[in-house]
Amino acid sequence: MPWDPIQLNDGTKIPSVAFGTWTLGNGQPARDHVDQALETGFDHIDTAQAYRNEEETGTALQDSGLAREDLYITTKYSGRDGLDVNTSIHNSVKWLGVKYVDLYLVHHPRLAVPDIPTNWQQMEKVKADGLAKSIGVSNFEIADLEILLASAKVKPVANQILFHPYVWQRQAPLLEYCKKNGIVVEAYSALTPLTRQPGGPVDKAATQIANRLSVKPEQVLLAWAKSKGVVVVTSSTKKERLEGYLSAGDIELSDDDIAAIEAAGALGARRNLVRTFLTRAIGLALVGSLALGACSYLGIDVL
Ligand SMILES: NC(=O)C1=CN([C@@H]2O[C@H](COP(=O)(O)OP(=O)(O)OC[C@H]3O[C@@H](n4cnc5c(N)ncnc54)[C@H](O)[C@@H]3O)[C@@H](O)[C@H]2O)C=CC1
Ligand SMILES: O=CCc1c[nH]c2ccccc12
Repeated sequence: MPWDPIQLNDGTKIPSVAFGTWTLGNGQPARDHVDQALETGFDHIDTAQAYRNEEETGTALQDSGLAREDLYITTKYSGRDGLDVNTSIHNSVKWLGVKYVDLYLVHHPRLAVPDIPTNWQQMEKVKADGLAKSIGVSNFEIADLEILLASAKVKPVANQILFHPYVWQRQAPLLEYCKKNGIVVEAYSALTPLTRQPGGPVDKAATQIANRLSVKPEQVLLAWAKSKGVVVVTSSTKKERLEGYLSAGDIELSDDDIAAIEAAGALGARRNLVRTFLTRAIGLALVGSLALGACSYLGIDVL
């Protein structure tokens, strides 16, 4: 099996590649795209209260005719509309048309009202009530996990985080921490070097490797993420891309390929840092000279 399921700390298993519904919008197009993903062979759907398409996702799941036990459904508590965890999970299972979800995540620690330990207790109740087989978190830093683990009765099974070569150096310690604590990392936006920062060093490195292996650059980036032992959450509205994502599970990158992608990621990260610094410095200089100009116009002596 190319994308082998990964063992979670509560005894269940999670399919290691997922189709995400964040950017699908809602209505018939959202239904059609989830439908297409299921038809292509995805059995793990990643949605959230915040994406406002759980109902469409549910319709596609029901229409697929797939047995519940052959599907893995993740949704997230996003703190949307000020609803509490209990009300939100009841809405989610109703909209998704299921008795339980496989994985329920806290979408973001800063959206977890009123605080991390109380929010996690509410998540533990969701599991105890049988509305989620497993519970986990998303966008948690090490400090957030420390707070959670200090009082948790049930450990989170997973932490879904931003994960691509430009943030690899920053996220590696978090991956290490999660591994040490038996928490599986789920990678989202793994294709950022192609989608939001195209033309940069990682795009170039991935394209070079892809050409050599006769595959696509997006497949190389998914194979890179897979090499880190994480669950990959990705998406597309194009069937051909989805097929490519699934077959990316067969790509074995060499140590040199992995090192080249990470070196390109580190270079891009340094460039981003310099760009941010320069933008802020120019901004500050501009504000400073405007302020000096205004003071001199008003006759205020500041120097
Ligand atoms: N927990 C969280 O806070 C977050 C979770 N997610 C989850 O992850 C899923 C995937 O997130 P994305 O950022 O969309 O992931 P992604 O980085 O996998 O990007 C998917 C996009 O890349 C495009 N793409 C693929 N190959 C390309 C190429 N060669 N050139 C240009 N574009 C290409 C696809 O058409 C698609 O629109 C979401 O739907 C959601 O389920 C996403 C963001 C945050
Ligand atoms: O999950 C993807 C991005 C997103 C959209 N809405 C929210 C709310 C809270 C955290 C992340 C997101």
